[in-house]
Amino acid sequence: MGRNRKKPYYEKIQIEDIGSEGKALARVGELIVFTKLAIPGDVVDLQVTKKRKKYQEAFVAKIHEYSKDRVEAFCEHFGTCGGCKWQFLPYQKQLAYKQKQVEDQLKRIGKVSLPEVSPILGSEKNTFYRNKLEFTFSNKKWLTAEEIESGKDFSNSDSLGFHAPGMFDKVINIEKCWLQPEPSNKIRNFIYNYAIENNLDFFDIREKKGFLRTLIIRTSSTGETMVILSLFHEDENKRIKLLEALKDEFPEITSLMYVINEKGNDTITDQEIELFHGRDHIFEEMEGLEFKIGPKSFYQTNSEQAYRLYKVARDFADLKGSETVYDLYTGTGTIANFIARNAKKVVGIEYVPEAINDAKINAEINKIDNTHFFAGDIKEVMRNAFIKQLGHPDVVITDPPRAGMHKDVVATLTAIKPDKIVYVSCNPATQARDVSLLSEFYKVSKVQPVDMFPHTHHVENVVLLEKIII
Ligand SMILES: C[S@@+](CC[C@H](N)C(=O)[O-])C[C@H]1O[C@@H](n2cnc3c(N)ncnc32)[C@H](O)[C@@H]1O
Repeated sequence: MGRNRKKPYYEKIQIEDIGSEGKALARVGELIVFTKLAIPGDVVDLQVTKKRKKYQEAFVAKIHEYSKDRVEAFCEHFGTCGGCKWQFLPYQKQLAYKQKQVEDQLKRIGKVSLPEVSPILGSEKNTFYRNKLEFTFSNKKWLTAEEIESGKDFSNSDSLGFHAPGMFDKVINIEKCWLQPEPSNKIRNFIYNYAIENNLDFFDIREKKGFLRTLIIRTSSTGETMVILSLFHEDENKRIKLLEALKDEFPEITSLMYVINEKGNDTITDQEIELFHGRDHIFEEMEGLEFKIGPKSFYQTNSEQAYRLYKVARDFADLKGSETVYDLYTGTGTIANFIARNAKKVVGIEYVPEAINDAKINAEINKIDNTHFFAGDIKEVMRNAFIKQLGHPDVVITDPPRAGMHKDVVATLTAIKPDKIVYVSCNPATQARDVSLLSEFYKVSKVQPVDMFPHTHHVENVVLLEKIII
């Protein structure tokens, strides 16, 4: 990219740190500048793209010196694809930044006194750790600057992969993704080649035409595989031939499904998903418990680290068997069912009704009879009459989305005052905010970060809050 003379250009700036959203941070005098694709220790030229009141955003225009910490990125799509942005940082460094991020947020936003934060639990697998990926078909292939300069023939502009960052219509054709174990890459590449050889139309999102739309692959720790092919319109002949070819090539596919999605967007959760071959679900396993995963079910995407995360939550809850536990934002009830044998009763609340159905089915499959699941918005469901009926919680486990808990939910917790709150979070900033709101009645007694997503800046954190006895 060329130099923009209207915006500042900073020369030979050393990257100092990594900011809360995982961006590289540099200081130019008093000013903070965020950039991407750089790490602390790099010396770079920065071309500013956005000027904000308190900071600026820039891209790296030139690298003068590489940080001694840099390692070579292992993925050929690195730098183009939006995933796995931290590949050039050694994994131990990534963990150190995540640890620091959790500590900084709790101190800066939470403003509470903290125990020593336990060392982050790193992921044993830092590649091929995801159990679910969604790929997009597009007739607009994203070409890198090098590809354009190479002069090669790119007349085939069909691609199957991930959206180029910030581009709703351009897709990077992925040849090898390091996120999901096989047969993920093999299945995607087989479908791509089949589609090219058989002249199947890739989706054109601008014109809203084409046949092939998205491909979802789910793999499980039990070795099962689910494939869901989304098509823009029905063409029975073409569909059956493609799915038959896939089935013959990959007899290991446990569940082969398809959906005709004629809507404007790619989400299939509101669509009828049809079974083509096998059964309509796969199983995950955790400590002898089985979890049924349907095409629409939510399940943590890093199964092994999810197990470690749930064990931390269970250890922090330290249940003796006599407690009533509420599992807020229960999803498909995985935490609730996981801890059920340690508690008298577990109440799970979640606003997606299908997830609550899965939670109930999973309780049944595992012969768990002390979990009770309710669909609805927590701030509406958790009222006095509900608590009176289900029992006052001794322990609350809460695992909200990135936005954190609604202030009314926090207010309910401070009103009902369970002895312990185990707060599982995928966003340490909103967790710190909520911890601060609870700090009049609760002290932070344990903090355990967990890395669910190696090579990204995302970090999961579990905090134990114990009621202050006055
Ligand atoms: C981070 S996930 C928790 C997943 C679950 N604990 C697990 O480990 O599988 C957050 C869940 O909260 C649900 N949710 C978000 N806002 C909610 C609300 N206001 N009331 C109830 N559930 C909500 C989402 O649908 C999602 O399933």
